[in-house]
Amino acid sequence: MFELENSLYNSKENVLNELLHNYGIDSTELQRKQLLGHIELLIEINERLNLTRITSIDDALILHILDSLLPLKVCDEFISCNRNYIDIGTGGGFPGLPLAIMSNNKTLLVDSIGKKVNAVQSMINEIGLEEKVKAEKLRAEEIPNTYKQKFDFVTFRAVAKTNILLEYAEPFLAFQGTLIVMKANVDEIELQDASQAAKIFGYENVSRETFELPNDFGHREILLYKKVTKSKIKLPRKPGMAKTNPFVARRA
Ligand SMILES: C[S@@+](CC[C@H](N)C(=O)[O-])C[C@H]1O[C@@H](n2cnc3c(N)ncnc32)[C@H](O)[C@@H]1O
Repeated sequence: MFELENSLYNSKENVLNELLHNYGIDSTELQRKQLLGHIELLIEINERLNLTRITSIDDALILHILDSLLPLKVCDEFISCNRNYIDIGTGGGFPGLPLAIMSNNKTLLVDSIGKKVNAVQSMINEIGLEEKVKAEKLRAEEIPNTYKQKFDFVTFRAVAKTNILLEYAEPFLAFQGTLIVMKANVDEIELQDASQAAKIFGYENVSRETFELPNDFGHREILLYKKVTKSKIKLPRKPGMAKTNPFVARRA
């Protein structure tokens, strides 16, 4: 049982409950306590280590918790299954830690920056989630053999353009696994590049859903892709190549 002295729980539990309820996201008391525990620890650690620019609790409820949980609205399988999930470029644990709290998936949170990962692992321990969630320093392009084709779900929030994320995710995804891309805005060029990349790397486009966050906090898009066949190109390429030399032709 989660024992963290959680003062936020007393002051914000109702606000969070209503916020999630308004978006049709059901949560238990324990889940709300854990979600708020994450924010409380994040803001405390952020005084020493720069993990987020969002320092107001009310803003964090929307921009970190609600935003992180939007995939639950578009991917029913995520919550109904007990699978392997990885969040790549997790930063302060978003969206991976809130999504782990709301599901039974065995979760791995990775980032290329070690001090962020250490901070996230300390939050996982403090909240008492170490049985199902682990944080690890890992650069997407340096996937160890043990993680190849292991994951049923891969998420990215605010990490790179979608064509690059399709390339990063491919070696991690199991056959029929789902890539969940979370974005503030996606323009037509990004979508066209992503479509081309999806064909090369063996994905099927599943869906594109849009959301408006409350209080004019902005537009959000969630793109889903399913891994359906082998990539035409052997991945991963050398670190940095996906960004500096993407497969999709650049325009003048
Ligand atoms: C803008 S932050 C977003 C953090 C978090 N996903 C969020 O939405 O709050 C991007 C994060 O991706 C990480 N990152 C960037 N490229 C990466 C790569 N190739 N492999 C692993 N992590 C990466 C960075 O270190 C950084 O923490």
